[in-house]
Amino acid sequence: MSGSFTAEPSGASTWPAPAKLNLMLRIVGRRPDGYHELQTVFQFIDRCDRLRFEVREDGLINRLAEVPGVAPEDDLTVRAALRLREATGCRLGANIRCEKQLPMGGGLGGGSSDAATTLVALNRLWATGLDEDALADLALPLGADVPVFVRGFAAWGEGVGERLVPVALPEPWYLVLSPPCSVSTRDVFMHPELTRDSAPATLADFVAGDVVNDCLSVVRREYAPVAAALDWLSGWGGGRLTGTGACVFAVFEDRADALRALEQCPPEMRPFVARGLNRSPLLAHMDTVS
Ligand SMILES: C[C@](O)(CO)[C@H](O)COP(=O)(O)OP(=O)(O)OC[C@H]1O[C@@H](n2ccc(N)nc2=O)[C@H](O)[C@@H]1O
Ligand SMILES: Nc1ncnc2c1ncn2[C@@H]1O[C@H](COP(=O)(O)OP(=O)(O)OP(=O)(O)O)[C@@H](O)[C@H]1O
Repeated sequence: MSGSFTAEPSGASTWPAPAKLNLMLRIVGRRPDGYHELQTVFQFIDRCDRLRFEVREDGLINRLAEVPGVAPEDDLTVRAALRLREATGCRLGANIRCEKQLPMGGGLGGGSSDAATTLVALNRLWATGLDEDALADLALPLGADVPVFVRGFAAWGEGVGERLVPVALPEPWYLVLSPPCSVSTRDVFMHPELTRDSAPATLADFVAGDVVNDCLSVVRREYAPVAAALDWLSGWGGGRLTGTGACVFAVFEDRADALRALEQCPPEMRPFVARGLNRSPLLAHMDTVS
């Protein structure tokens, strides 16, 4: 997959921003600032937004493609670029074109991944030389999911998802359904009936099959299209919610079985099949440009 994200003769280059799945998600507490303490397992999938960067000598950060409903100054790619420039004192700028493939408000972390790819790509293209830890520190204030995309390995995550321990997981095929609704992460975390006091678990519990997502019951109740998608997946071994949704997924050992389920899935659930990856396509791309 990384072969399609190559440097271009014009000096521009195209970089992948992959999606993630939360294979489980427990909410084990709440911090004084209102953010929730989580335990989660992140894995990447080979479904990506594509970001094209062109270095500018004049210092301007220019967004070249609209992201529906997102003003340029709120765009996570622009915010990430400004943050990197401010942190390093770099005087260069960039044209950024984001070709969205990932649904927004889907729990696939598309916006967060776009931000992470911007940090990693511009750190390279501007030669600002920050190491991975420094980039992850810059990433966290942009969003709780941004650090895992900067680090680029499947992980057991704690805190708000910034305390990450790499994990080697099976890399199965997933059938992902993107039901026709957008879920606000903030609204789910604000919901009065959200479970906020789950008992902490361990990676061993997850491996033994404890794949609870504490957001599930609230999201199922509030978003009928998500409930319908989960009901449909119950015929295929059961569905899970990623993050706060709206996307749900089922796990398949064999690609052929995932494709069979895909064929039968109602198109309004916007299904696709993707491969689980323990190493992000962003890191794979970095290998090709170093
Ligand atoms: C649900 C997950 O996707 C799981 O990976 C993430 O925890 C969410 O990460 P994210 O989308 O990057 O979230 P952020 O942009 O940081 O936060 C969006 C909003 O969700 C709430 N929020 C988020 C993460 C968290 N651990 N506790 C929260 O209460 C906060 O109200 C915040 O204002
Ligand atoms: N480049 C961008 N791409 C997508 N969303 C962006 C971008 N920049 C800012 N946003 C904002 O971030 C919000 C969350 O987008 P995102 O696609 O990451 O949702 P999500 O998949 O539910 O994420 P998560 O799993 O991290 O909660 C969007 O609704 C949008 O307002």
